[in-house]
Amino acid sequence: MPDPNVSLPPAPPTVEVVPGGPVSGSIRPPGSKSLTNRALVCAAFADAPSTLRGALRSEDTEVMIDSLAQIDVKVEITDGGRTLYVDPTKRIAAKHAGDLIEMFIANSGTTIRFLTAALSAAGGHYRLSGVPRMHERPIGDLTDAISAVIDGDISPQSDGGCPPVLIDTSGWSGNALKVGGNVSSQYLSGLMMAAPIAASKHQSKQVQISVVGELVSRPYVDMTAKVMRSFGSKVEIIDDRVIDDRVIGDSDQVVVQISDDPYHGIDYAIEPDASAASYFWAAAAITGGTVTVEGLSQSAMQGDVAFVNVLQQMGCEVQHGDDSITVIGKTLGGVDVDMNAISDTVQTLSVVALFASGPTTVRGVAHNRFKETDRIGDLATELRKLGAKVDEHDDGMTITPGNYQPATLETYHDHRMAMSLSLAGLKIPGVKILDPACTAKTYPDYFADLESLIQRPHRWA
Ligand SMILES: O=C(O)C1=C[C@@H](OP(=O)(O)O)[C@@H](O)[C@H](O)C1
Ligand SMILES: C=C(OP(=O)(O)O)C(=O)O
Repeated sequence: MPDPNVSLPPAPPTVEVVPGGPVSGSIRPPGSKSLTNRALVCAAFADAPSTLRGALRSEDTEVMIDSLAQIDVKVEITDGGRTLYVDPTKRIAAKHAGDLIEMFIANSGTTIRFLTAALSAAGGHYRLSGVPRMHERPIGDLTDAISAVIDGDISPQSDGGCPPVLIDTSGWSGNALKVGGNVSSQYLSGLMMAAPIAASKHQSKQVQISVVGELVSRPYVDMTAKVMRSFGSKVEIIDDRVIDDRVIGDSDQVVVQISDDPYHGIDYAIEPDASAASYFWAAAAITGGTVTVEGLSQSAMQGDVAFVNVLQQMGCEVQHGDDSITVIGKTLGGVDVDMNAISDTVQTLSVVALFASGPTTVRGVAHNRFKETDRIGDLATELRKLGAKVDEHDDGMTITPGNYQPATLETYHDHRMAMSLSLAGLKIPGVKILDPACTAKTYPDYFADLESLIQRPHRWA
């Protein structure tokens, strides 16, 4: 046990990854953030305890666990955070008449969107807030969708429909919802996971959720359905507009139907994080190395495993194993790619693109402007500091490789900015990453793990 009277040394202000030879080896990244937070929500509202194995321990999962503790969900953490024993909430209904429960959610989009939906369905009086950037990340499409079916009130407190979110409700009285899907898929995922919680209140056999207009980041919605099914829910996703011979909406509409079955307590295994894996595959691509990521395959639940297809298009060799994916770096060409479905890997790709023989264009990710930072505008600014030519588009960017120079790069409190930009240092001398500790959001040990593959120490500046 660490001595609470001994204070830890302050986090280093910068980290520098120094150029070297090929990056090679095998690695198993920590558990998926997206799967850990989904499994925590389902387990928290299940009819019996669950054990989650291979979980992620990071800021985003800690704020979920701490928030659930406020509604008496007990999570026992063992095995260095990889195993979570979740004793579900028992007194959620009784809490409704009670005091306001405050939840601090830092900058975890999954946590605030999933809990806003789940708590509105369960009933009670809550205020969900976060860091300043969280209060700039839209949630209005979700609260609007909930307002239409709720007994009570729900409202975002910041301009533009952003958190904090105030909820005061006795649950959902309706069972047909409509939600916007062009800013974030997390709204739909949150409503889907809330549906079985709401069902116990409104006695309907089924909840139906229709997406109005475009739906971004689609693989995450399929992931939500799969996790819910593991916990006992019946979920059907219908991509066209005909259900039971009835035309129900616009031709591009996605409709989800969820039965009233409750979540059951289960033993659940979580995949390693595929977005985190992208950095190691990219390191192989950039340096001509060979990196195997263990615990992920083409059939993984996380859409981000498709990042290797983009690397393949750029010229890398990709080997698919039963439980691993290996990337072998080769001479890189530029690509023109729609990354709507795998938007968390745009920053990773942008750094690989610096070392290609021609320009790379990324399209379809206008929603990246609403994440931890503006992941188009701020990313372009930092890539230019390294010497790349970057043309920003509304929904992406074109990166033209240039003559590179040393630079100290801002990370905007964005873990993915720190993790991806550090890869530029594998080839460009003098790349320093400010505030490397921001990787704690999803990957506290990132720099140590990268280090283990490049097999020499990085230098703290
Ligand atoms: O549902 C999820 O687990 C996530 C969905 C994506 O967000 P958007 O749907 O906002 O693109 C992704 O960027 C995020 O890291 C995790
Ligand atoms: C966008 C991200 O996270 P979230 O939306 O869950 O905060 C991310 O991890 O890249």
